[in-house]
Amino acid sequence: MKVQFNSDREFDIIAIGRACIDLNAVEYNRPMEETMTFKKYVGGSPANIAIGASKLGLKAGFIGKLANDQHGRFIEQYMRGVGVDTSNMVVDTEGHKTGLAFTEIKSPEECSILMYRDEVADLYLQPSEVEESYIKKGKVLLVSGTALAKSPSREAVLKAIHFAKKNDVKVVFELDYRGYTWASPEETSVYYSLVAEQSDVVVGTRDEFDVMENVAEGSNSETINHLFKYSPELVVIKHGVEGSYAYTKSGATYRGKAYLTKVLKTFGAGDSYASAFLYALISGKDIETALKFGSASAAIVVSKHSSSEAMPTVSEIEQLIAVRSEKAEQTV
Ligand SMILES: Nc1ncnc2c1ncn2[C@@H]1O[C@H](COP(=O)(O)OP(=O)(O)O)[C@@H](O)[C@H]1O
Ligand SMILES: O=C(O)C[C@@H](O)[C@H](O)C(=O)COP(=O)(O)O
Repeated sequence: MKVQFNSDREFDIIAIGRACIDLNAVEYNRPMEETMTFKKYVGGSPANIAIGASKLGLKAGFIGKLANDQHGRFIEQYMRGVGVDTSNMVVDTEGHKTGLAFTEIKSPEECSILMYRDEVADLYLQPSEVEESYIKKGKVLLVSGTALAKSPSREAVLKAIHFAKKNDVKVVFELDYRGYTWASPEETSVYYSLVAEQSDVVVGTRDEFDVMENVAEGSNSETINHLFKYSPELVVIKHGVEGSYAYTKSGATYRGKAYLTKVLKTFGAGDSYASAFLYALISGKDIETALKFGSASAAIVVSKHSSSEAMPTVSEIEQLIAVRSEKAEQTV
């Protein structure tokens, strides 16, 4: 089964939310207290997805707010350099800072992220800085859940969704839950539900859907029964290395298996998965193929040091899928 997108749009995907900095431990397999060197990359889930999509050949754009400092300029230059349209990335004038994510790689399975996100520029995006004329050029508006955590970014995103729906742009909601950004679980649940119910496609981990529902151990069937009463036509629920499921409103279920790989770190899986899954859908491939693209891209990125720079090309993904389909036992 395929998802239909408008064909007459300049941009395949326009992402809205944070573009930040990842500082990934260079000496890994140890706690961060013992890490002396960090390598700088562009980060932030929606920025990673836009970069991944652009590297796959999609025309990607970005709406967000950058700090007026060296980090902000680095982010803009890097994203432009990989082909992302940065014309709607605005520069903060009030002294807000770039969000930083320090990553700890204790072992391939035990990774964590220490975020510095007080007064970050991305959460100060104003509704007046979101242009309808830009959003209507897209096939897809990709919304990151973290951008809903605080005003005025929250209202800016809600306005972007309004423009998208008005102009027949598909809304893809990546739940992208980062707990420390939110005031309370109840608040997260309210805004996640509001946006998920208005979206065409919702993507998240099982844990993130639990946050949306404000439940301890929810079930995929309850999640889809609820969401399919509203706008979503496709819901993707990820279960880490156990793989993922795609559910359609028409009643189909597809399972995506993870590809085993030599894991360096686990972060970056979700963003690489999202960019390749969306690339495949927007390129007219069916949902089963899109799940393979997402899983293969994630397998490539978890075996590398970064989330953004490690985003693969289409031929790398196709090669991995081809090799593994000859050795079917190498999926889990
Ligand atoms: N250790 C791993 N090895 C290979 N693939 C992985 C691994 N962890 C996750 N993946 C792939 O990445 C996808 C998304 O991972 P998941 O952990 O569910 O998302 P997130 O990174 O958003 O928490 C999974 O469905 C799977 O295909
Ligand atoms: O999203 C962030 O702010 C941090 C990311 O840049 C970082 O690379 C990361 O955590 C990605 O992990 P994912 O969400 O599992 O893809």
